[in-house]
Amino acid sequence: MVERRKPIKVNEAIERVMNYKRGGSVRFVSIEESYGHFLGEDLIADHHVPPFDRSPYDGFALRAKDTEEASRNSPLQFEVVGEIGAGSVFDGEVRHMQAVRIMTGAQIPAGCDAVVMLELVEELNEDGKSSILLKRSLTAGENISVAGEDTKKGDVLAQKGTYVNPGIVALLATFGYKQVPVSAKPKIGIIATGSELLDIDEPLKPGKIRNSNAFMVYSQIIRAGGEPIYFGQFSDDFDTCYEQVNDAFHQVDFLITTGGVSVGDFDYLPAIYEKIGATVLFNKVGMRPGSVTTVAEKNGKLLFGLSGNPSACYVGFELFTRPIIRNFLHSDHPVLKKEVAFLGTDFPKPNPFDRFVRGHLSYENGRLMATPVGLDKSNVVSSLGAANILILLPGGTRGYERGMEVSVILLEDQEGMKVQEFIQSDRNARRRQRHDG
Ligand SMILES: Nc1nc2c(c(=O)[nH]1)N[C@H]1C(S)=C(S)[C@@H](COP(=O)(O)OP(=O)(O)OC[C@H]3O[C@@H](n4cnc5c(N)ncnc54)[C@H](O)[C@@H]3O)O[C@H]1N2
Ligand code: MOO
Repeated sequence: MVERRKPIKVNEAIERVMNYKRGGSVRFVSIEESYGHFLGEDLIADHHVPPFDRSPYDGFALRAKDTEEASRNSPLQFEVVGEIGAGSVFDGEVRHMQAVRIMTGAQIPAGCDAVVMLELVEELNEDGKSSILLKRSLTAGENISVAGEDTKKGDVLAQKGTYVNPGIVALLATFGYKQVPVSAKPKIGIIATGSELLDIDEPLKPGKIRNSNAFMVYSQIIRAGGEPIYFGQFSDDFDTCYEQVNDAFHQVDFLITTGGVSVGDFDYLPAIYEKIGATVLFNKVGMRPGSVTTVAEKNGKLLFGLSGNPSACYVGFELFTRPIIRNFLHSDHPVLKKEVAFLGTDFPKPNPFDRFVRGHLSYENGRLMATPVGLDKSNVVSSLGAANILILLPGGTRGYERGMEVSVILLEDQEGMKVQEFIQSDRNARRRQRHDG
């Protein structure tokens, strides 16, 4: 009789995997290539930003104490002694009742401690001499962006392991990182197993299907921040699979196999783990899909035995492989983010195990709604493309009803909104604010 596997809880499985986390090395990439990497070092400001006091407006820089008596009825006249644009510096010092015409971003001249906007003064030109009439007083520091107001020298701006988004790229450029230290990507091997698998360019044959998992996992690895290495697809033959797994395992940081982890006659992965001397961390998880997900470890290196069923394979990767990839990249937020949303439809299926239902998160009347997409079976591929969330329906219930609050796991948001939805969501927020206030 086939051995009955004992399922462990999903969170317990994540923790077991994370016991074998390990960080990778650091390498350098050009700043143009840095987007989408993870910082390999803390990013620390080595100078103030802005580096000098500067003007946030086009206007006139002057000394606030000279302006004390200025008013609408008795404007004060200031001699304009120079003009500077951004990038230029005024030589010399501005004295009593003098002003310098200054453009946005230019350094505040020595002696000045306030700026008045161009629109607020009257400019005069008499006998080739420029001056301004000021009709109000200014306070010291008015309209000055002081050195370090954005960032102070020594500030930690982003920690090692931070995802490099365009905002981080702006910081890197501000501090002169032509080459950026990034975490080296883990090399993740992929092996697909199954005698039914056809190559991508083969026509269908009786009893055979095309291998979709290898390419799905390949792109999941890229999305997670790893470097995929595809070793190929192999038929259900113990010796061949053993050789391939053993060989690939030595060339990568982590290895993923798909298929062959269940209890069928050709499910050789458990025997392969035994033969290569790997310890199984778990081989059954209390979840659907992906209950057969098996993870084994040898010398601190992990082997992920993901299911052959496409949806089970997908979910197993996102829950267990992704965090280990992010950890290798030194991220301290390695798991996918959870949100709370309202269930968009009834889900009457009873739930002995926790279910991770492929779903779509959208706004409906300004509320976040999580709606299951397509067929909820672990062997389907059709619902994966439309899924931008996994709806977490904890086990041990008789089903869920529309409108119940549920946790959802965000997969990736690249799809955007329709313009009308974008506008409508603001209106709804304003309506709620009026209502609440
Ligand atoms: N007696 C039992 N049978 C099964 C159990 C069980 O507990 N007892 N578990 C079921 C569950 S749940 C799942 S999930 C599957 C897992 O099976 P495997 O991970 O061993 O995968 P295979 O049997 O090799 O394949 C399953 C299914 O997926 C298709 N497949 C495989 N590889 C690919 C690929 N690269 N691309 C696309 N599709 C693939 C394969 O043709 C099968 O249809 O076991 C249940 N059975
Ligand atoms: O591992 Mo299976 O996906 O639970 O259906």
